[in-house]
Amino acid sequence: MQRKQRGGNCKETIQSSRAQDTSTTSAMSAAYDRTADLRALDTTCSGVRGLAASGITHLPRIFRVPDHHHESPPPQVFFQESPSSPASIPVIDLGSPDRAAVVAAVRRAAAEWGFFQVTGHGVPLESMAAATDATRGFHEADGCEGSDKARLYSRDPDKAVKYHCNFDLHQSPVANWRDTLYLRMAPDPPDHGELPDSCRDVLFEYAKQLKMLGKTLFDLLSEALGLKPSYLTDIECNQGQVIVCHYYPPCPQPELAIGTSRHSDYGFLTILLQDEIGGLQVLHDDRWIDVTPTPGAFIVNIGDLLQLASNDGFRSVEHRVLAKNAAPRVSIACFFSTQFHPASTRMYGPIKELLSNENPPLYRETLVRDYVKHYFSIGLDGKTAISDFRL
Ligand SMILES: O=C(O)CCC(=O)C(=O)O
Ligand SMILES: [Fe+2]
Repeated sequence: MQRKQRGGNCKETIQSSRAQDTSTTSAMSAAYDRTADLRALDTTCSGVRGLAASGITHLPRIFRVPDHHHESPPPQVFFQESPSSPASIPVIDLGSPDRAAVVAAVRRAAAEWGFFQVTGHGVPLESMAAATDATRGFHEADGCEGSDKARLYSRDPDKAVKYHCNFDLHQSPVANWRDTLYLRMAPDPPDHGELPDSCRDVLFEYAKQLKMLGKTLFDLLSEALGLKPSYLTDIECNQGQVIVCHYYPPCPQPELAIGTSRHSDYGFLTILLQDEIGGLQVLHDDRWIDVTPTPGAFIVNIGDLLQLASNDGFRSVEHRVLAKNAAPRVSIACFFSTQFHPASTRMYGPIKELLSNENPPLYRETLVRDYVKHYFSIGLDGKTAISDFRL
């Protein structure tokens, strides 16, 4: 996409965005040029953070969640808890010497929740804190000409390192109140020089640590399926690694916006680090359950492709992030998948060793890239791409 003003006049564009914001608020039903508003936001190369920092007091219309998005599940679910429905996802101590108990806990959590937190994971706290700080630092820098943000601002699928406000800004019906630094770290790591100076070493180290944790988790998940520990690694579920460093600025009207729309993750597995602000919710028994930040823990969730490979033994569960008018929130998601090798001909379907007369295959086989293409053609919006692969 041509952007003549790329990062050139942040203030001017943000000011015009503010003017637009005021006028759209006073005439909410008037037609507006959504495409122009989206382009104007892109032109700033400063994302949602730039808007928030400019001091807007009303949510620009591109971020307004249509009413029906708030309706399912009903809002009162935030406040209803019953004794039979625990209020948070399981926490598993990977450092426990009782491996059989850890495998059993992983099996239960992956089957019932699709989400769990892990402690005792071996990733140094310093590496976690440094990655969070580097993410915050990157996003809080401005996006004017010559900045890393202006250099990296892109949605080009071929780029391994990029920064943008919503990967699907121009497709999705509602813009999310979130900016993202995207890094494709494996199997072909980017040149060191592509990463911003301020986060290069920290994020390469973080990616290395998370790759090791990913291997530990894939071993446990294989065992939880009754397979040899290396099974999921052998079929290359963790060959590709993408790290997305999200930033959720304070939102002037959080009740009208969403930080991240409801979705399930497309890959095999996600390891998520969130700071202390909160806002992540998981759909469980038709209720949105808060994932309360646990210092030092990672959140782990099953992706669509592992639900497919496990033939529904594990669940890929929808989740979302609420917008807040609090301190900015930082999270870092690490996705494991394999679609990054365009030449890969490996087909994924329900793992043969798991199938029997009692457990017939529920999904058709697919190339990962075909699945991912389908997933992105639908976009984040509460629709589950995986159901289209059911037999
Ligand atoms: O920011 C978060 O906590 C969740 C982000 C997420 O769901 C994703 O990147 O897929
Ligand atoms: Fe996600």
